[in-house]
Amino acid sequence: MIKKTSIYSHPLVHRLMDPGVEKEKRDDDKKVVAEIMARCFVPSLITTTSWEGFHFVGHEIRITEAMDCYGAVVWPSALVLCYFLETNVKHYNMVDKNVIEIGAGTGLVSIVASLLGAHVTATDLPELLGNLQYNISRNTKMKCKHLPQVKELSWGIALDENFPRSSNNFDYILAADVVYAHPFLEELLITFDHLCKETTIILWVMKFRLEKENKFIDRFKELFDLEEIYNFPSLNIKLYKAVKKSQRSA
Ligand SMILES: C[S@@+](CC[C@H](N)C(=O)[O-])C[C@H]1O[C@@H](n2cnc3c(N)ncnc32)[C@H](O)[C@@H]1O
Repeated sequence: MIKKTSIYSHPLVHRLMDPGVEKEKRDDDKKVVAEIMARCFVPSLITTTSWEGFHFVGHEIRITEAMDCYGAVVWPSALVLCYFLETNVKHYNMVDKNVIEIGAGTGLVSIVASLLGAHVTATDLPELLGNLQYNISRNTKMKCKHLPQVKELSWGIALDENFPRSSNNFDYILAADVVYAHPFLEELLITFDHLCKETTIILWVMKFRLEKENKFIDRFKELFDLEEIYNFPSLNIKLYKAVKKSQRSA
């Protein structure tokens, strides 16, 4: 038995919504946000394992969560990115594309990109990889054209050894909610830069919480051309597309 939830009853969204946003702005994005959250369900029976369910790309995806760290729950930015990938296949076709996700957390975005046909490498800190691998295997085995890989990527650390520039050939870099009050923002920027080639497209969903985030955007714009694609004022979430500044305009 499953129970559908609305976005506004989703505990994470409820916690993160900004009460200061004007009603008109909230109403503008309410429809899309409601569509996104209609993809979520939770077990109606209390079970020993904690998981959340999602419907994307015609599949039921079950994500096991652990409440003990940032990467162990699905954040609303991840839902926004999954929805975007699923509903924009014409412009952002994932079939046979080389995709890397940074800060993959529970793996939902990587799973959706894999179900859409991409060749995915899902990355995060070492302590997250067990749960990430579990969710990815459980939801992609026998369902995907290319079996996704799970790999450690601690921002700014051993990039040349683990992801040599010469062999990086990513069509897309995906990132959901990787900018917040952590001390590795400069390392995050270095990582984006390291993984990104001239032809790579970054699809990045950002939840704005503090002034720090605006500063990061300014730093990011020094290296990348940034385009806002989606804006959900009621959630303080924006989806960006970015490409590396060409040598001439840098
Ligand atoms: C807010 S969570 C978002 C998780 C997932 N993308 C989502 O939206 O559900 C931030 C993610 O960044 C990862 N992270 C934080 N600091 C990191 C670092 N220094 N190197 C690599 N990943 C890091 C966390 O482990 C976590 O998975």
